[in-house]
Order: sequence, then structure tokens, then C-alpha cells
Amino acid sequence: MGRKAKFNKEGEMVKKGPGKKAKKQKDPSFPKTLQDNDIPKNLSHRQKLRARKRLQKAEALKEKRKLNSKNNNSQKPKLNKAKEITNEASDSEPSEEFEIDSEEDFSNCEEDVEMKPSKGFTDDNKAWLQPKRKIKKAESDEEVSSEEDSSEEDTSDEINDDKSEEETSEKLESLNDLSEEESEGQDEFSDSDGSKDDDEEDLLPIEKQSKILRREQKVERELAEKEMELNVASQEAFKFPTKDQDVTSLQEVQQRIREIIAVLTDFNKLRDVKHSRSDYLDILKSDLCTYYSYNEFLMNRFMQLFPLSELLEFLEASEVQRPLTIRTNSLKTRRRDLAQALINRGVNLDPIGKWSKVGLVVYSAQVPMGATPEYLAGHYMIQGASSMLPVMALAPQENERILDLASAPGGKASHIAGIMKNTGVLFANDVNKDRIKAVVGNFHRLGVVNSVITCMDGRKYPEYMKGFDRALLDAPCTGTGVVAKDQSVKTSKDDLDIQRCYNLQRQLLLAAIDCVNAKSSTGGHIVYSTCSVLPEENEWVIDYALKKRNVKLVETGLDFGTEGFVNYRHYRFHPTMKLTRRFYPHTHNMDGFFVAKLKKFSNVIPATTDVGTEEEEEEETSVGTTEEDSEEPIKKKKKQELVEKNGVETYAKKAKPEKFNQKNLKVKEKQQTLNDKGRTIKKMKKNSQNGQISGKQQKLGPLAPAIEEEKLKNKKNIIQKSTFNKEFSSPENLAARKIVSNDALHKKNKKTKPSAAENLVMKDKLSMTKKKKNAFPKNSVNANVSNDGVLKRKNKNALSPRKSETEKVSDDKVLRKKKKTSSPQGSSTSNEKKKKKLLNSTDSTGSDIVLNKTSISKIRVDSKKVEWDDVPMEAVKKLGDKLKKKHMRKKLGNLGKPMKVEKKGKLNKQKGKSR
Ligand SMILES: C[S@@+](CC[C@H](N)C(=O)[O-])C[C@H]1O[C@@H](n2cnc3c(N)ncnc32)[C@H](O)[C@@H]1O
Repeated sequence: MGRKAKFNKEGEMVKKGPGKKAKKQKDPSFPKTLQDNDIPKNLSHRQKLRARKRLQKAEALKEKRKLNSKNNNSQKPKLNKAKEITNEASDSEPSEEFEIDSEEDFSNCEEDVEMKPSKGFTDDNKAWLQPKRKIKKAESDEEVSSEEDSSEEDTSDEINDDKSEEETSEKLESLNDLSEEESEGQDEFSDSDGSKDDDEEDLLPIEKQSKILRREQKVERELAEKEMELNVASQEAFKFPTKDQDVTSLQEVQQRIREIIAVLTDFNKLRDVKHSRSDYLDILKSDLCTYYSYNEFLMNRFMQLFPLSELLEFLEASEVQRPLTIRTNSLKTRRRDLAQALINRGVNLDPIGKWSKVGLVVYSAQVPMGATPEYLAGHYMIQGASSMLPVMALAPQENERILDLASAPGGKASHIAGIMKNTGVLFANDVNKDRIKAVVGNFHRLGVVNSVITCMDGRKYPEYMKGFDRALLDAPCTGTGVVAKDQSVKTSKDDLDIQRCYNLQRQLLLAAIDCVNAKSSTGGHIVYSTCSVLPEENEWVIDYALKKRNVKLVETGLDFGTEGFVNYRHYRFHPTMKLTRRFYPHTHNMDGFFVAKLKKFSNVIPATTDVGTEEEEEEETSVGTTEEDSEEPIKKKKKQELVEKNGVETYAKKAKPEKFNQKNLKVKEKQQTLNDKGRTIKKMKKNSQNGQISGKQQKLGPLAPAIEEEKLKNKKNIIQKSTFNKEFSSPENLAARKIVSNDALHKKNKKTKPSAAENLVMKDKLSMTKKKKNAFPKNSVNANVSNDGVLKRKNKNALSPRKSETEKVSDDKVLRKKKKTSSPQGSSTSNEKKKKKLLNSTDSTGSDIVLNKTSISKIRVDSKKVEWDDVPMEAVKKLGDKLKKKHMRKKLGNLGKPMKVEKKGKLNKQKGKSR
């Protein structure tokens, strides 16, 4: 059991000897080079060769010197004396005596070399050989090591060595031929006696190669310099390209972009006087489109948005994917724990920055980030850095009621739930059924349990639910800030897409505002965000909301990002717009984003000053509604054709479409002539009063002015009616009307339509003859529909001019009251009576009656049976029975029931959409 200790007789423990550590070590052995020089060295074949050469050289030199010394024998003592006087010669200029001595030493040394290893250099030759000694030392070291390594090197190897050496020297020579001059003076190892070949032979292969490399580098440097000079020269001589001058490669395009930008930055100095700035900009635009593969439209937008220097940076940054970022789900884990777990899986990551406590940036990962156990367990969400900003701006609180109006796939909504710590209620809505499934999936994975997920058009949300403490609208947009993610944006977006988004965004934002309770004790805030950099989708939308609702802009709470635009081109936005934040890929290394925070200060919806504004909004937005709509295949060609035909500008605040302008001009001309005629009629009247009768008047008799007046009226009506019909009935113009800017349309609706429709009604009143009954256009169903739509609003405007919304509502209430008192609900006879009353009183009273009449006119248009002017009640009834479509029956039924203004509006909106 165990070891027994050894004891001597005295009972003392016997020591075995010194312990392992205390054992005497051997004397240290040093490398041979450090040992005494006398110990002979085995020389390698190469060394021997070199030594032999040196020896031969030294002998030759000796002989030469001997000859010289014989010649100079007489001068030598003098020289020596002189040397003694003048401080015995400097180190750098060795005397002949010194040289001879050294040579002798050297020769001795060389002789020794043959017999034994090199002794190194003596003190005498140390000074002038100093740089070389380093090499020698290295060489000898290497030799020693090589000897140690390959002491059993056979002769065949040596032969190979020699061969390879010869090869390299051959290569060297060829390069030397090229740049012999260059290497002169540059070569720090070159020998003072100038025998270069010998030197190079003395060098190690690696040194030779480094020498070659240095030479090559020098040649390259010189070439690059020459090229630069060429570039500068060509830049100076940049000539404006002619039309047929085409660039052949992308490099050329890039070069030209740089040149043009250089010219544009110092335009006065570098410009070609024959060409304007816009000429240069045009070429630049097309070159940028070619180089970065954008369509001209979008490039134009970016050129308007960024200064030239920044434009290139933005375009370049949009070519590169942003770093992958993830958001820690605080409902399930902490960032530190998540980071540790991912690091253990070989993920290289870092915190995203000081501004976020949940974000992590992933530099590299050995596993797909969407399939790690942590991801599947819901510990994080893969989310762009900029996507965290809107939620941070929203600043959700626990126990609040929060709405995310466009939430799919739920990145921001789940972030909100995380901050709310699963308390309160989160309403996550999206119009897209498929995308809403992703919200459900993500919420399950991330453990969000305080949510209600809805799938409906966000614009209708306030009709169903209101009183939220906060709302987030991360609106559908063109995605111009995420070009790097989706390259298709570069070519797929055009004017119409922006307009479509802009309209939808405005409506959704108003809806989001309407959903929020201004009196919320904790909130009353709305955050609006997009991943677009275009002001049309950002500042414009906010500006619109500021005008339409009781909201104001407040600080986002984000301490970085650039300020929103207060001025953009010739547009001016609300001064507080600088409280909004813009983020760019080239400045913030995140997706392009826009964030604005609004505070609702009153639940009252301001009464709009313009008549029919709400409907006008509807009209404006009818161009494009949901993102789903935008996903529908759009016939680009047709669109393009229409745009070209009508010369539409994006936001025709400035310019109206050409076609309409031309038409307006013609109408104006005609109206002008009619006005002139009006004046002459007035003159005729005056003259007849004064007793001065013209020839025409004589012909027509005393009623001449009245006849002329009537004729004139009719002509005016015809002109207005025909232009009105033409403009709004042909399918082409119907489409054009859609493309026309909202503002242009506003004006048009306000100015031209009322008069046209008014005249239409007047004309029908005046001439009830059968001839003129056909005046109402029956071009196509669509055309009639559009006419109806316009007419309905038109009549409203015409017969109750410029009433405010509240006035309209009150009118309607009065009407409803009247209806209630006159005909209690449920009695069919009273309904019929009411219908009759409404129809019969069409021409004499208010707008609602005209509205009803309009709906009858639709019946006529669709069925092509009933005349719109004097519809007998029986015919309406019969027709109603025949009608198959439910909604049409409803409309008929409405004739007899008290109608709500809102309902009517809705009904009409639906009609408009279905068409
Ligand atoms: C930018 S995405 C929202 C992304 C989301 N906030 C997130 O962080 O995951 C815009 C969303 O708006 C939805 N959308 C488009 N039109 C809508 C409408 N009329 N009502 C509600 N949502 C709509 C789209 O389906 C799309 O999912």
C-alpha cells in the first residue's frame, strides 16, 4: 500500500539524490555562428564557388595593385605623409594604403574561406562594408541553417539548385536589361566598385526577387503617373460629346460622369460656352442611368433631391447591401444573452449602436440567421436598423391602446408589443390577406399575446374603431430608400406609382389620425414613416395632414438623422417640417427612411372650406388605392402612351396637361366670340331703346335682341356641353383625367364642371323636345358612368353652390325631417308619394332631389330604356323589379327612404370603385 520511504539504520530518511529540477544541466550549446571562429565549417557547394570567385578576383586585384604601386612608388611616401597631416583620412574615403591592407585582409580571408568558414569582417574593412556585412551575415546564417536542415543534401540537389539559380539570374538579366538605369542608385545594396552582376550573384534568391519586385513597382508607378497625367490632360480638354458620339464601355461612362461633374462644379471656368448647364445635366443623367441602371424618371428625381456630390454617394451606397441587423425580442430574452448564444454559434456580431438597446449588427455568421434555434424560439427578429426608428419615435407605453395601421409582416408591431411588455392592447392591421398571415406567424413565434390582428382597408378603420392612444402608420411606398434590397425599384417606378402611393398615404394618414384620441392621458401621438426618400411621399403627405386635421409636428426623439425639408425645389412646407427625420444609406449606413411624429390636439375634424372636398379627395385617390392595386399588372406601354399624349407632369401644380390646355384655349376662344356677340346684343338693345335700328334689327323686327340673346344662350350651352362631354366621356380622356394631377383636377372640378353641368340641366329644362333628349352622351357604359359621377357632384355644386360640409349635412337633416314628417316609414304608398314628389320637384328645388334624379339617370343609362327627364314612377318600379343586381335594387329602394348624405357618398364611392 503506497510507497515506502527508505530509511537508514539510524532511522533517517535516505535521499535518492538531487531532484529532477536540481539535476545538473548540460553546458549550453550555442549555434555555430556564435561559437569561436576557429572551429572549421563545412562549406556548401555554392559557398565554395563564391569563395573561389572571390579569390580569383582578389588575386587579379592584387596584381593590378602591385602594378600600380610600382608606378606610384615615388609618390607613396608623400601621400602617406599627407594623410598623417590631414587627420589620417576619413572612413568613407579609404586611403590606398588602407585599401591595400584591406585587400590583403580580404584575400587572406578569402583564402581562409576555402579552408574554413568565414571569419566575418575585420575591424579594418568594417566601415565601408557595413551594409554588405548584413547580407553576408544573413547569408551565412541561412547557410548555417540550411546546412543544419539539409546536411544530407545530395549532389543532384545541388545541381538542381545551380540550375534554378541560373534560371533566376537569366530572368533577372532580362529585367535588368529593361530597367538597368532605374535600379542604379536605387539599389541600396549595390557595390561601390560597380560590379553589379557580381553583387547580384552574391544576393539570395529572395533578395533578387525583392529587387525585381521593386523594379516592377517603380515601372508601374511611373506608368500610373503617366496615366494620371493623361487623365488630367483629357479632363482639361473635355469636349462636349456630340449626339452620335457613343461611349463603348462602362469605364468610359464612368469617366465621363466624373468629367461632367467636374465641369458642373466649376461651371463658369470649365464649361463649353456653346452649351448650357442643362445640356451637361442631360448627358449626366443619361450616363448615370446607363451606369447605375435606373430609369430616367427616378434618376431625375434623385438629381432633384441631392446635390451632385451627394448624388453619387447615394447611388453608390444604394448598390451595396446594408449590414444585416437583428432586433432582440425583449419579451423572451435580453440582448446580452442573445449575443452570447449567437457568438457561441459562430456569429460575429456587435451592438448596433448607442441609439438602440435591442439592435445587433451581424458581420458574419456560419449559420443562416433565419434558421438558428434562437430565431425559431423567437429570441430575435431580422429587421433593418431603420425599421426600429419609427417605433422608437412612437414611444409606446405599457397598458395603452395602440394601432399599427399597416403592420404586415409585423416587424414594427412586435417591437411595439415588446416595449409594451405584452400589456394593453395592440391592434395590428393590414389590408393584404397573405401578408397578414406573416403577422400571425411572427406574433406566435415572438410570443406577442396582447394583440388583435385585423385585415381591412386602413382607410376605413376610423369607421369601426377609434380612441387609440397612439397609432403607427408605416405606409406603403415606392421603396426608393431600399434600392439596395430591391433593385427592381430602379426601373419599375414612374410618375403614376408615386402619385398612387401619395394618394393612398394621405388617406391612410388621415385615417390613422382619426383613430387616435386627442384626449388620451398618455399619448395622442401618430407616427408616420416610409422607406422612401422622395418628398412627395413624405413631407407632402405630412403637410397635407397638417392642413386637414388638428395635428402638429413634434420631436421624434431620435437624436440623429437629417432634418426634413422645409423647402424642396420651389415648394414650401410647414416650417415645423424640420422636426421630421430623414435617413440615408450613404450618411447613416441604413435604409433610406422618413419618420415624422404628430400630436393630435383636438378630436374635431376641421370643416373643409371647399365644397365637396371629401369627394374630391376620393376622386384624387381613385387613381390608385391600395398596395394590392399597385401590384396588379400595369400595362406600362399604355400608361407611357397616355402620359406622352397628355404631356402630364407629376404634380401639375405648375402645368396642366397639354391636351386640356389646348381644349381650354379653344373653348375660351369660342366663349370670347360669344361674349363679343353678347356685347353687340346689348348694344342692339340700347340702340333700339334710343331708336337707332341696324339693318339686321330691321330684318328681324323689334324682337331681334331677344332672339339673338336666346340664340347666344343656346350656343353657349352647346359649346360648354360638348366640351364637357368630350372631356369626360371618351375613354382616353377618362384615363387622362385619372393621370391629371390632383390639383389640376381640383381646379377643373371647381371651375369648369359646375358651369357645364348647370348648363346641361338648364338646357334640359329649356328644351324638353324629343330632338334634344338625345343630347346626353351614350358613348359607352364607362363614359356614361363617368358622366354620372361628375354630374352628380356637379349638380350638387351647381344647385347648392359652395356649401360647407356642415351646411350640407344640416340641409340633409332638414330634408330627412321633412321626409319623416310627411311619410312615416313602412307605408308603401307614402314611399311612392315621396318618390313622385322627389321626381316631380326635380327642377325647382335643392340638390338632394337632383341627386335622386341622377341615380335614376343611371338606371336609364344602364338599361337604356327609361328616359332621364320625366321618369314615370311606374316605369321605375317595373325596372326595379327587373334589375338583377342587388346594389341597383338598393339604390331604387333608397328613393323611397330617407337618405343619409354619408350613405349616399359611400354608395357613390363604391360605384366609382366597382367601375
Ligand atoms: C411598409 S409595409 C409595412 C411594414 C410593417 N410596418 C413592418 O414593419 O413589418 C406597408 C404595408 O401596408 C399595407 N397596406 C397597403 N395598403 C393598405 C391599406 N389600404 N390599408 C392597410 N394596409 C395597407 C401593405 O400590405 C404592406 O404590408
